[in-house]
Amino acid sequence: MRCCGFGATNVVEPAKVDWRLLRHPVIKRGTPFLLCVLDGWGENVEDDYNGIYKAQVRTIRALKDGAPKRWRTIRAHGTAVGLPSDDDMGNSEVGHNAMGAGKIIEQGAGLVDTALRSEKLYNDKGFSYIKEAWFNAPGTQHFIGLISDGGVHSRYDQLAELMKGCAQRGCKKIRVHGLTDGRDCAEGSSIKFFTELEKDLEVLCKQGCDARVASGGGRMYVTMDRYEAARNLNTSNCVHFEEADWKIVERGWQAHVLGEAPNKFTNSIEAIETIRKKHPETNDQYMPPFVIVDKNGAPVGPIQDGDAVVIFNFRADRVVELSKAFEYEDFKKFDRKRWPKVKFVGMMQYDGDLKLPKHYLVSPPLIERVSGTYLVKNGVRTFACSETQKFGHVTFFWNGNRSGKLDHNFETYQEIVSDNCPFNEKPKMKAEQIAKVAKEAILSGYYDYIRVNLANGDMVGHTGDLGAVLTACATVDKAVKVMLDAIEKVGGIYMITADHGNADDMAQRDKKGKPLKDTEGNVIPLTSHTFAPVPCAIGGPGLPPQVEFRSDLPSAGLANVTATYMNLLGFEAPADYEPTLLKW
Ligand SMILES: O=C(O)[C@H](O)COP(=O)(O)O
Ligand SMILES: [Mn+2]
Ligand SMILES: [Mn+2]
Repeated sequence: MRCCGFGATNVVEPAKVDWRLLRHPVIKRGTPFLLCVLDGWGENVEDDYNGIYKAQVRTIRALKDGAPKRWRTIRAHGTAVGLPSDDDMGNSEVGHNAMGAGKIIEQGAGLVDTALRSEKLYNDKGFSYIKEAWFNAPGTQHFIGLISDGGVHSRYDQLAELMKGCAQRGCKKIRVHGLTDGRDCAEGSSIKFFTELEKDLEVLCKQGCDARVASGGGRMYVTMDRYEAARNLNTSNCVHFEEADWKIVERGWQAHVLGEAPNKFTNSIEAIETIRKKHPETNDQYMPPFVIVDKNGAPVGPIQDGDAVVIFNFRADRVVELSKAFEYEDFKKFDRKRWPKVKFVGMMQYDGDLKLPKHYLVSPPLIERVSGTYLVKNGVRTFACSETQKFGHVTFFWNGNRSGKLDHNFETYQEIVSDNCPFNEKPKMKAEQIAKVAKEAILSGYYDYIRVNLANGDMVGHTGDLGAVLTACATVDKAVKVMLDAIEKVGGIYMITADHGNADDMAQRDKKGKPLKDTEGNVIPLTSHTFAPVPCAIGGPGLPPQVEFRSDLPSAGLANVTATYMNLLGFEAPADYEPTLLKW
């Protein structure tokens, strides 16, 4: 069976790997072990805008207060997770990659930086492929992606550099289809980024390249859907995604490709300002689609046969669906009306199993010998579960961007289908259901290793709604209690940690840390991740009493988690993994 997913995979393991793991000297193999990732759950200043602190999460708090030597924080951002610098906040992709792989891997953002800096990008096959389009009419070069400095899915400075590089190499016509962010950066910052974009395009125009914004919209409403919902995977050797909110992608197709949207303007600044004024209920994340038109009302940049198209996002999960719409002849998710024959290229290859897209500008990170492969090869029976929004996190990202199971005989993957609404409307999300199936898996006595992700802190955190975040965090706390009680019952071991911060700070702040206020005196919400380190707690009746955190790794990061949980599963970790956090 073919496996479908998102992100680049198809990693060929090195030929001669000794997959055998030595037994841990004091921790017994076969003790049921729970690893719970609290998505978007940082350890941050305890004030009124720390949603976790305000929610009074008693169970999780008790892990810290009750066993200080078995609780610590770890770094979850910047160079600790393979991002270019410590000015980069963490995110789910890089966090789960690090925890699954036990190593710090240079991630997409850095790989693109290097390829641009060295100009290797311009000498590779992907770039030659798009270049072929420029010298025959119409020959327009289109760029589609997220316009911000978030550094999670894309970075505007990379697009600016790339556009410059294209113009210098003979490109005469550029059209940008830009998505407003407000999720990996401040809400309302779209104006700033599009102003910068319009200025850069003007410079290109002066240099003889006709460069303009052609369409746009908010990332959560236009184009960037993610994770097609999966079915239960118990019986299949395949992470299988079936239903997504294709309406989001269809709106993008209509605006970017067909040049159709209810909102038409003559430039992007006018578009964003007018839409935000006319629809005060909207924001950068959910901005309706718009199209830029000329003085006759005709769209300035629909995508035509013979054009070249680059998606400039490096992260895969939210551009796989659009890539399918461009690349697949047989495509039934929505009516494309017109399917232009274009030279289509991703910033990276987003799915290595699907070879999607076929052409790309930069090779994706190579993530070899992940913990999951070692563990299944040593007979560890694994149960991985989350809800749709984070299901790929505990499977695909965890396994080094591999779409399928590592070993059908040793793994069960279960997805709980997420609600389809802004998550401040249903902040409990599916935490209770995840806890219930995890509890069953723990009590079953069948599984050695139960791995879950609770999405609430992150998904509700991104809405900027502090009230909803309180419910989200309290729900997570209850879910953790259900699972810890089950671990207690079976004499097991647990590790509770997180992938990056989010709910731990719900206010934008000045340099001194004081919350910023709008003109009406309301605190301006923070919708993005935070730079906070994340908690890591271990315990459970199965953990020998002398085991605790060592104190000689104060700046350890998420990649150190891997050797640690391999120990908790009763094994020594591979020698080249980042060191364990434990002493015994
Ligand atoms: O895609 C998203 O929702 C955000 O850009 C990042 O959130 P995540 O890294 O937690 O998925
Ligand atoms: Mn996350
Ligand atoms: Mn997030």
